[in-house]
Amino acid sequence: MTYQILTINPGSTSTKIGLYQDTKEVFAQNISHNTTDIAQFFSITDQIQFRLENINSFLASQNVNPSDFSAVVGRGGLLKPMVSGTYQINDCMLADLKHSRYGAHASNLGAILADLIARQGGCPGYIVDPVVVDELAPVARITGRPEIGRKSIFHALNQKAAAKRFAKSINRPYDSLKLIVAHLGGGISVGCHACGEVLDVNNALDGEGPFSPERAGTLPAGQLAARVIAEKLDYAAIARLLAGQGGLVAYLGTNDVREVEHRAAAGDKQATLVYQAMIYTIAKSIAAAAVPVCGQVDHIILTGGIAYSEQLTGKLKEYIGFLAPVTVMPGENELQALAEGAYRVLTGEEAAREYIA
Ligand SMILES: Nc1ncnc2c1ncn2[C@@H]1O[C@H](COP(=O)(O)OP(=O)(O)O)[C@@H](O)[C@H]1O
Ligand SMILES: CCCC(=O)OP(=O)(O)O
Repeated sequence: MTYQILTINPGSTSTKIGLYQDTKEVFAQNISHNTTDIAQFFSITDQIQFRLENINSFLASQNVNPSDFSAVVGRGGLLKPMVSGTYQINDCMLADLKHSRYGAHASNLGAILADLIARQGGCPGYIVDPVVVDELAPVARITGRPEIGRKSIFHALNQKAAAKRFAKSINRPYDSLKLIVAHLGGGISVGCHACGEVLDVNNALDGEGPFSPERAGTLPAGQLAARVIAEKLDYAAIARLLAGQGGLVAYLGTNDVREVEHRAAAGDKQATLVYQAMIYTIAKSIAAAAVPVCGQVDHIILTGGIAYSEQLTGKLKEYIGFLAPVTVMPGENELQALAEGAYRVLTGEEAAREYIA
């Protein structure tokens, strides 16, 4: 029997979808949403119908019908912290996402859209390795203030998939390796993987870690507090400052690293300085990620869209090459990883986990 699996990965400016026969790609499509399209919606959940119509019209153009699907699987969003795995979409998961109970991010739409299409097709809906996979070591949870604990919010799907792909390529079990995985995209997360768990990782969404094309990363807390008070910023304004309007967007007005490289090559000194600073903060985060394993790192993996830049990966290797060998795995294989997660459940290799609010 061949399973037909539809995968959905909603990003802030795109909805990526893929159709898989078992784990083999039939097609993958990146539906881009321009800023004007997205700007008409007040909240992430206001975009549900718009994104659903985009997906349905693309599927119709390919003569694909929801009744063809064995399962629909979406990228998992901001939910209660959970262990890595494939989760059946259920009502309490959908309620938490629709009410943004744990925060708002485009990935929240993954389960909602997967559920709507799975209902049309009469098949199960799943999420895999959502952004809230939490395997932090106890010491990694403590900050300097007892009322503020650290949170694990990161590119779990791509980090796990890249780490497992790398392990397979060297014929080693994933859980036998000590790896640092840096997902370098619109947001950046750097995780330390050991014994098959991500012992420490920066919260890629909420003002922690390196700055990125659109995230502020770690900011001096006192100065941030002073600005919030001086400018009377509400929570939504602070969240925008940290994610969406931070990093390269704040300094240079673009989230496109290719454009920054072109400007730098054309002699733009500010673009050069800010770009080099971003690389420097990524390198510092990678070096810090060696601490949970006392520096005994087997390998460093650079992945995500920015890892296509040889300029960036070359400079990173100069900074952190002393730690361990570096492998560049550019782009992300999130659609493939989603299909594989659903396939493991459909074939009975793994049981679907239940989300409990
Ligand atoms: N060939 C390339 N060289 C440098 N940067 C690139 C290249 N291709 C994409 N990027 C950058 O990658 C970033 C998006 O990465 P991606 O992993 O798709 O993001 P996200 O984490 O939001 O899914 C953008 O800043 C984009 O400019
Ligand atoms: C929410 C953490 C993962 C993340 O930052 O994803 P994007 O880079 O796709 O926004």
